[in-house]
Amino acid sequence: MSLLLKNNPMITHLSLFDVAHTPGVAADLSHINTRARVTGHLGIEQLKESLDGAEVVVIPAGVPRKPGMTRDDLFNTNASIVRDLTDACAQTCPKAMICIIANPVNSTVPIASEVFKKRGVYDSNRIFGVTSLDVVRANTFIAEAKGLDPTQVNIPVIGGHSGVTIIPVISQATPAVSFKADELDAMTKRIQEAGTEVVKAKDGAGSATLSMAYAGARFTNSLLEAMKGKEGVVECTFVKSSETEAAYFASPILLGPNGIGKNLGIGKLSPYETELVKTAMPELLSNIKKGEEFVKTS
Ligand SMILES: NC(=O)C1=CN([C@@H]2O[C@H](COP(=O)(O)OP(=O)(O)OC[C@H]3O[C@@H](n4cnc5c(N)ncnc54)[C@H](O)[C@@H]3O)[C@@H](O)[C@H]2O)C=CC1
Ligand SMILES: O=C([O-])CC(=O)C(=O)O
Repeated sequence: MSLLLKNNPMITHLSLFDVAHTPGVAADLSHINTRARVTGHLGIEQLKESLDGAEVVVIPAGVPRKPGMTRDDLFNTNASIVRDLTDACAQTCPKAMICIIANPVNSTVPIASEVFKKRGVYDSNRIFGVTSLDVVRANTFIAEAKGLDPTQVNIPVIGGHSGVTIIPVISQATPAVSFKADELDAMTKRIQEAGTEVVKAKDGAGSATLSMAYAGARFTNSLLEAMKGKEGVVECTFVKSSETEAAYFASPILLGPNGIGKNLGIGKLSPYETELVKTAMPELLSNIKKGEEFVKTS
């Protein structure tokens, strides 16, 4: 996965973990008028030196799924990767915005948060799970179904980032769209299972990469713009939340110079969407607890 950030004048100081497997990217980043760095598998001291003073850290490091795996099956490998990378961040760039792509996002965001707490530098406004790909998919699929321009469609996607925890709020679509009950259910399931569809299609060669690069760039650019003072920048992202009983929950977030400006909340849900939230809760709560326990006991 690479983040398509070439020649982006918004970027002043960005660290990307391990995009070295995409050779073009290192070259691309070198053109940016920034101190952007690309870090691979660095020793901890080199890693800390590389992160020193970073304002935004994007973490796509970790293994992707193979067919038949759930995102939670990645926990054993990716939990320690995210713990160690975020620990280096907590020590060297505690004020940085931490944007976590590595799966399972429902657990890796709590992991990052617990690591920052352990180091005494936690700011819940600065840690984000990147769930923009769910929004990109929802916009695309619904635009396709309704003959609309996907760039003009916005579907908030709330909850988490795995299967039933992905909750497209189609009742709040812009522009408004309507589906028959069975079509709505099929569309919702397609959005929830879209990552799995890609994993199956790639048949062992990994998960979504180009679309994630697009979604990661979208989120990072939005955050950078908001950090520079642009007003009205809103993205759905998985953050610390009091919207539901889950301690972390994705919802539309107004971004600002210090990360989360305001949580815009989940709004009024249809009865169908309210059921989706109920269905999501056991998996979400369990994923969050697993991440938190992992740091507390390691
Ligand atoms: N949040 C989302 O919507 C999405 C998340 N993902 C997740 O992103 C992660 C990466 O996926 P891909 O880029 O497709 O996998 P990939 O296998 O192409 O790349 C992963 C990279 O992580 C590196 N890595 C492994 N351990 C590391 C460490 N300790 N420090 C630094 N780098 C390390 C590997 O060398 C490799 O270059 C996976 O966990 C995947 O599930 C993927 C797509 C969407
Ligand atoms: O499905 C996966 O493993 C990767 C991912 O999170 C997505 O594509 O949404």
